[in-house]
Amino acid sequence: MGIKEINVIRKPRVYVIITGNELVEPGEKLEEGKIYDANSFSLYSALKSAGVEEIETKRVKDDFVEVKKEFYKALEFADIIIFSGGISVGKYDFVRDLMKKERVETIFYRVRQKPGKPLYFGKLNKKLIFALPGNPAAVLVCFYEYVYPAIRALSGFKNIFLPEKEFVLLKEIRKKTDRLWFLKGKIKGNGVLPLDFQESHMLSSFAIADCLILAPRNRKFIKKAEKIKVHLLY
Ligand SMILES: Nc1nc2c(c(=O)[nH]1)N[C@H]1C(S)=C(S)[C@@H](COP(=O)(O)OP(=O)(O)OC[C@H]3O[C@@H](n4cnc5c(N)ncnc54)[C@H](O)[C@@H]3O)O[C@H]1N2
Ligand code: MOO
Repeated sequence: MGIKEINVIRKPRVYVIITGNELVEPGEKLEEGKIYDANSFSLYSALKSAGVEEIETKRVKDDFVEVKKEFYKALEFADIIIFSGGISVGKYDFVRDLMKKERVETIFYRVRQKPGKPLYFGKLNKKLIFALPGNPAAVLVCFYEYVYPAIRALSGFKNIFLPEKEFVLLKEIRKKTDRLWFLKGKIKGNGVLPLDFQESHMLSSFAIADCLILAPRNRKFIKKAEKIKVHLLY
């Protein structure tokens, strides 16, 4: 056809800033009050499987100046910046203050969902900034429901969200809050089973889940055998 040049879309570059004084590299000695960093690794592999090739991950202390320095580096490098932790209302949660001081445009902060209620999304020039609540399962739920679609959109895809389907619920769901719940689930034929270990700090259910079950906001009890929406993770 004689075409010499075509336009292509560059995949987004992503900079991940992991905050937390308590975090320790896996393999090192775990002292009292410390925990192993899980989110660096879960986010890195989730980003890779979403097709992102250029990823920088940095771990920083809960120190305003340190977090700010890393944010400036991220602005130089990335199209999408992801913070993990430090977005709630604790004494060492600096990310929101930083966003305000740097005049990042807040698109939304806090979502009526579980896990991941303190999720933040903002924009600065053309950069997209997500601050994911630090609990490991909240990080992954927010990644798949919010960051993944942004990556797909910037990568040029038209269908950007996780595929949605309906399945028959294989076990009742009892909710304590009226928030929308994302539950880790396993598909079995035309049914879906909500897995054990659903708390925000628990990752083991994610290791075997193949979908997120959407337990709606206005329902506290959902009966076995009811139809329910799921988002597929494969
Ligand atoms: N007054 C309120 N307090 C809290 C609320 C609220 O709405 N009002 N929401 C709670 C919810 S829900 C979550 S989730 C957390 C999110 O807080 P942060 O984003 O500031 O996260 P951190 O406090 O830094 O961490 C939370 C938890 O997760 C552990 N963590 C953090 N990073 C990692 C990592 N890289 N690997 C493994 N584990 C990690 C951290 O040690 C904490 O235990 O806010 C609640 N509070
Ligand atoms: O997001 Mo928090 O993890 O709802 O517990």
